[in-house]
Amino acid sequence: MTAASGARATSASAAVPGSATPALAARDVSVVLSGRRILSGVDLTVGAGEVVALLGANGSGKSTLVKACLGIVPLAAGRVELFGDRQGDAPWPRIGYVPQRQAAATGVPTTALEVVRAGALSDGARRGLFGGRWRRATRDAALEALAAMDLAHAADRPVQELSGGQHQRVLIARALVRRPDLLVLDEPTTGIDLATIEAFVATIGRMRAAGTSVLVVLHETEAFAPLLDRAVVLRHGRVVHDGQLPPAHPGHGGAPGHVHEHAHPHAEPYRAEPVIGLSDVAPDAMGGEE
Ligand SMILES: Nc1ncnc2c1ncn2[C@@H]1O[C@H](COP(=O)(O)OP(=O)(O)OP(=O)(O)O)[C@@H](O)[C@H]1O
Repeated sequence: MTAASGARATSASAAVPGSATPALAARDVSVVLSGRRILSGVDLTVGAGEVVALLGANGSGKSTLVKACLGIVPLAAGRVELFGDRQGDAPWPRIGYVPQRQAAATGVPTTALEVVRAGALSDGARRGLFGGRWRRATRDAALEALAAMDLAHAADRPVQELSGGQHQRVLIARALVRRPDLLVLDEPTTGIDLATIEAFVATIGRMRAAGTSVLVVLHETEAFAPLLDRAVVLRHGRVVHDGQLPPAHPGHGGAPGHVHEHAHPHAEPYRAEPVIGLSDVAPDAMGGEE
């Protein structure tokens, strides 16, 4: 495989667009953290080969929903299936996850290549590679994934020395190198320069063409818009829209695809009809990185 082209296009287990089993199906999910209800009765589906954006104001519950889907935070109610399996039995090697803005450094001296390579270990084993072949394959795949994120030059640099945006790119590369069937990205482009975002979006496009399903949390949708099959909008922990990418609210000066929600102090009751109030300017997600 090439990390840039991603995805195990030839794998029998790859998601098949239009196949009946969604990559991710969350039903009636509620989450309570520290005694606070964060999510209420949320349904979320990512069909095989679909690219779905998860949108909403700061604090609307996007990251919590992603973590609930992946089993990182517990469900108070509801059910999540990944590739048709209950969450606890999910085939984790088929899933790549880029958490929201986390440092790639662990405190242990580690190079960028080592961090990315860690993401490839299970894939190498799954492909039946051992010994020298396994070491070469994981190293080559990790180098390709770093190159896809324009970081080949930093492969042997300690991650502690990298900038925040470079950390983010290392973590994206770590997710890509797994050749995931489901890629879950939580605001992946925050702090990354535009050229790298464009290369990243092109990579995601190739992965989708090869059958990868994608759930991506976004504040700024413009770069991803051509790839998006659907957008799901959260407000106060509930789904208020599930369908086509909503247009930017006119009159607020946002660029097309610049979607952001007001965090209203008083939650409106849930309605099945889209009740999105798209407005205002998202936090600057495009800040320079280095
Ligand atoms: N561990 C926790 N304990 C208590 N409350 C939490 C916890 N984690 C998140 N929250 C709260 O849950 C709400 C939703 O947070 P979440 O991070 O999911 O929102 P978000 O939509 O991803 O926001 P952002 O766009 O700012 O990342 C927030 O009010 C947050 O303070």
